[in-house]
Amino acid sequence: MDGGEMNFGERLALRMDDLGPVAVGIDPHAGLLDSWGLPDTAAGVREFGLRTVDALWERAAAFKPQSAFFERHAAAGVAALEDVMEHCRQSGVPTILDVKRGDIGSTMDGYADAYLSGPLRADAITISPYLGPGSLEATARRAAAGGQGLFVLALTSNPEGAQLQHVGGKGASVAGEVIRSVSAWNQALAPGEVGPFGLVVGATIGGAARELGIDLGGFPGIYLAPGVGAQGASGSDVREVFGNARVLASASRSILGGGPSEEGLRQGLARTLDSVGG
Ligand SMILES: O=C(O)c1cc(=O)[nH]c(=O)n1[C@@H]1O[C@H](COP(=O)(O)O)[C@@H](O)[C@H]1O
Repeated sequence: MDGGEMNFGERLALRMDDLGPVAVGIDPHAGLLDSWGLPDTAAGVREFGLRTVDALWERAAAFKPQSAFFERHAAAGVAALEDVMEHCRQSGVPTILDVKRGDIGSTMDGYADAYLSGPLRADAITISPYLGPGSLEATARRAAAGGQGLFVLALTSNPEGAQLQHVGGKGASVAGEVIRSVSAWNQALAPGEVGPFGLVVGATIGGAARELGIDLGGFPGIYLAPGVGAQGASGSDVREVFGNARVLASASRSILGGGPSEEGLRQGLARTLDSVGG
């Protein structure tokens, strides 16, 4: 299979093997803008994103811009995000746009227009399955047809996630149902070792998967694991939670806090790569 025929998961997996398994979150928090000497404006978040890409494109397996920090600057902030997405594309680094959308099927078509095509188009987006994984299937088909992917929230990194995601308990949890659905999409739409549909499972979840009777090793796709760094998870937590599964660790503040110097940002990414064994 040549590069043009590979699905999103296969392409990302190759990049992770090559560069190490770390996604750099582009999260221009107000506090980070301040420490970088940038204004808390649309121009500030644009500059923050462009500089992050310029500093880290050679070692990042993916960039994960957090839409919230751009949207808080309204229309001008969204225009800034368009520029950052274009800069990521020019750098050749795959993008996971973190928008965490999830709605009825007909509305999901609108979100797919917004984030899988047009100026904000990403290689993959984050998706919430709270309206039922079935409501996301048309979006999944569309992503696969465009060579793109989805990351569906399953066991999130925040402590409050357990209140809903663990409901049902061992062998029958909400999270387990999400994982079964996304596995089935991979098998049906892109059979093979690594499918285009991933799962978000926080590196902070400790023994939760085991306690819920979920075997994370059997998933035919890539895990996106936020929670590394600022939320307290380390590389050994990643190994403990995921074993030998294919996992893309994601960190934002712990890398971005090394800026604004390119050297500081690179050191932050290198430390994260070292800790997760990249
Ligand atoms: O989908 C995500 O990326 C995500 C899922 C999750 O379970 N937990 C989580 O923290 N995230 C996102 O990952 C980033 C974490 O940022 P840091 O804590 O600074 O590394 C934020 O943009 C969160 O919105």
